[in-house]
Amino acid sequence: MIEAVGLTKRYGAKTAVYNLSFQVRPGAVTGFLGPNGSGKSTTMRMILGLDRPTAGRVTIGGHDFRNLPNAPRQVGALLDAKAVHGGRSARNHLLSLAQLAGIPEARVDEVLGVVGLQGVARKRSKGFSLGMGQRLGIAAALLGDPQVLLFDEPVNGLDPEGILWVRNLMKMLASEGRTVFVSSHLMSEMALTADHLIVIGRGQLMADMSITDFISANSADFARVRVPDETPEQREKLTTTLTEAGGQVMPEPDGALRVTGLALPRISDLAHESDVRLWELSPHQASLEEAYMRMTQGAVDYRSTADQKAHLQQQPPPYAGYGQQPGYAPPPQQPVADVPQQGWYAPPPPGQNPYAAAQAPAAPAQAPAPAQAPTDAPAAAPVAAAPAPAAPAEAPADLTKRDTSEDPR
Ligand SMILES: Nc1ncnc2c1ncn2[C@@H]1O[C@H](COP(=O)(O)OP(=O)(O)OP(=O)(O)O)[C@@H](O)[C@H]1O
Repeated sequence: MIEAVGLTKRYGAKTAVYNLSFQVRPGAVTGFLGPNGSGKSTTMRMILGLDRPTAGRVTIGGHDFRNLPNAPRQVGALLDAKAVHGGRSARNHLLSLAQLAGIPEARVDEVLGVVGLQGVARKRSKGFSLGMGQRLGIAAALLGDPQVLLFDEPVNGLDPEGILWVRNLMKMLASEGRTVFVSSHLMSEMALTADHLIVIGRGQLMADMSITDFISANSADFARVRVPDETPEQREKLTTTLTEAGGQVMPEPDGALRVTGLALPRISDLAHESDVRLWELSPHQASLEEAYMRMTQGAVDYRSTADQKAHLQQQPPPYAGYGQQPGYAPPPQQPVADVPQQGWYAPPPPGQNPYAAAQAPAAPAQAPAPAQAPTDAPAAAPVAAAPAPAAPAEAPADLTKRDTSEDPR
């Protein structure tokens, strides 16, 4: 089991992770979700002893990673699939990791088979596609046959078949009783893969619950109502009637109305009483993706100026819930800002976005972090935490010109 208690990480004035407490249990796939820059990788690095917490603690099986006996056999991780010596073949890359960790050579061929790279085992990895690189990173994580596995965005760059493969692999590893912690941006993928979810925004815990609870707490029902296209005045009339009856009415991009707070028969009756003809009255459920986006949109640091959703905001009614943790509060050093709320793509949820209740912290004053090493980073990364040796200083491979030459070693 992985356990974080009050985990906090600051890089200078930037709070990357704030007071995070959670447990990742064995026998389940736990999805770790959050927008860009929300602190997922920082948290994973702290779990693996690659970053030292500013405050709090994180343990694996009750031990700090650095004190874990025989760490490479207990913990495997894929943090950065590109962190591979491109001049080495896939097999030699894995072999060097195996030798450092005292893992027999036969296991190298075994994991190459598991990830489907046997056919290119002797090719230099710098010619690998993104997906092949991901598979190699996953092979490295599996090398020590560990009980605890961390994957930072393992489906990045994979094609649909690869995504399905990763999904099934994660599930299989969990069904063997292992602890599987997977970060992703893709709520839709996590909905299919994970049993449990930990959602963070701006470094803080926003949800820690089973996927089933997340779905029932966050997928709001709504009705789609449509009047004949050539009667905009009827649409206006119906909007007024439904709103006066206590419904919340939102325009959809295609001209339909999205109605919450009123049952379908009631909408039908109200339309009939107002003499408004309907072309459509249908029940819908907001997707989990929408619920996730709604939950985290107040915690999004980087948003395109062309993102029309940012302009379609509407203050929702105050409410509490939405799976946020008790005691949630924005980091004290971050200023208050207006919180982007209702977009046309997100219906009013049954609970409340914690950022709405607490008034979310604004986008950070500082620019996104430069790719610099933290001052308190350990001098040398433990072998199991670093799924691959440091990348060479050379420029990344041009994937359009794939070098599939063989590594003679
Ligand atoms: N070494 C560092 N020095 C300074 N700031 C950092 C460092 N590492 C991360 N940060 C900052 O901490 C915050 C969290 O970053 P992190 O990479 O953990 O987020 P993330 O959720 O993994 O993002 P993404 O989904 O984009 O990979 C970001 O604002 C980032 O800029």
